[in-house]
Amino acid sequence: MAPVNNNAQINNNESPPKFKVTIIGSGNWGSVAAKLIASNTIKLNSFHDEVKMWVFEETLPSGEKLTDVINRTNENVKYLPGIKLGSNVVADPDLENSVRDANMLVFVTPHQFMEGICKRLVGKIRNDAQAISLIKGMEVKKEGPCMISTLISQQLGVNCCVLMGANIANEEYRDNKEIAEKWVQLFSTPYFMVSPCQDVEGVELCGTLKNVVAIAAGFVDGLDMGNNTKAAIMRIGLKEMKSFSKLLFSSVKDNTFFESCGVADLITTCLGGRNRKCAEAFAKNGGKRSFDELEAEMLQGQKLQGVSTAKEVFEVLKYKGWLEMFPLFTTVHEICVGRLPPSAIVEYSEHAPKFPRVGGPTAFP
Ligand SMILES: NC(=O)c1ccc[n+]([C@@H]2O[C@H](COP(=O)([O-])OP(=O)(O)OC[C@H]3O[C@@H](n4cnc5c(N)ncnc54)[C@H](O)[C@@H]3O)[C@@H](O)[C@H]2O)c1
Ligand SMILES: O=P(O)(O)OC[C@H](O)CO
Repeated sequence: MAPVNNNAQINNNESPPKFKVTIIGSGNWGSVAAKLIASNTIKLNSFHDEVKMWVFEETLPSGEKLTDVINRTNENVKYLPGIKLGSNVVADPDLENSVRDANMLVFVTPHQFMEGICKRLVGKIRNDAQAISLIKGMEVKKEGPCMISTLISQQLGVNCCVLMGANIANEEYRDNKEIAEKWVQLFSTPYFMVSPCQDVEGVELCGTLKNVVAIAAGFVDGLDMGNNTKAAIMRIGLKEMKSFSKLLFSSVKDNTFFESCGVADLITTCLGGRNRKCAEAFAKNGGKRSFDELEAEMLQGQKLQGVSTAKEVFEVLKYKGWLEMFPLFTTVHEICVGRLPPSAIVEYSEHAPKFPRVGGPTAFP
């Protein structure tokens, strides 16, 4: 046995600083993330037990504030009813206050709100903060598309990783091994597998673009076109996802599309997601009820990402002169804004002769 060194023992007793986590967002996925993380911080010594969760405050039909109800019942009764989050989750309606002490920031809001949230957080976060984004989406700026993780890094001056995947087998992507391990520790549970990888752009684009394909799959369902057609749409969608991602970032790896964040998330979303569900209703109504109306009625406050992403992708395609290379992405947007009927999803040549038919030859590589 090695001799005991008392000095070393004294130093070892000084506990290293603990990581403190704040979750920015408290919707459906934000609440699941809070539950996963809180179950780990309470077990792992290197994290403070308490997990703050920023809540975009709203008043419930009962007249109570959502934050008060979450803190009283330990349940997000609006966005994840029936599930206890863990008594160490503390809801906070004050964005700036919620991040003040945290050095691990988990961003999980609908993507359209992130620009405003980042603006509010400039100068408000700790110098040693690290971030991770669970957000599927992008912003389109004059200078080109900007992924949400890039927006966070640029606006807040932090390193930002991303975590995307099909709900039960997620993967985490980043380039710093040590930080990667910390995030993996924070999210991993026996029922939620997380593994690190380095293709940040590929992973984030998979999560973003599959929402557009899910809208197309929903149209097919709403038109009762059957599984063969839906599979064909998903295949073309996956090809467009890959081509678009690689044209934007030459570093994107083919393998990423076979990971959980790629084909698995695409399948999950096209079979059971909210984008699919609302697009099905849109097609069943012949495009006569808007997505905004259907979202409000069917999702009760939860938000669709696919319709706005289709618009953002369309803007990029138009700007770059790539519209004809991406018939599926283009047609999804044209249908969403009412320029084409839902049936156009399988009738490109009839409505827009320049586009190849589904299943026919495609222009992309
Ligand atoms: N739900 C899932 O299964 C899932 C899975 C993986 C990733 N994601 C991604 O996670 C992100 C968040 O989705 P979600 O499912 O947690 O949210 P959600 O759609 O369930 O809920 C919407 C959230 O937006 C908030 N909100 C409404 N108006 C706002 C405003 N003006 N500013 C800020 N917040 C506002 C609401 O309070 C609510 O918390 C999305 O990018 C989504 O694609 C979702
Ligand atoms: O319900 P959706 O369509 O927003 O998809 C949810 C997730 O992104 C699936 O991983």
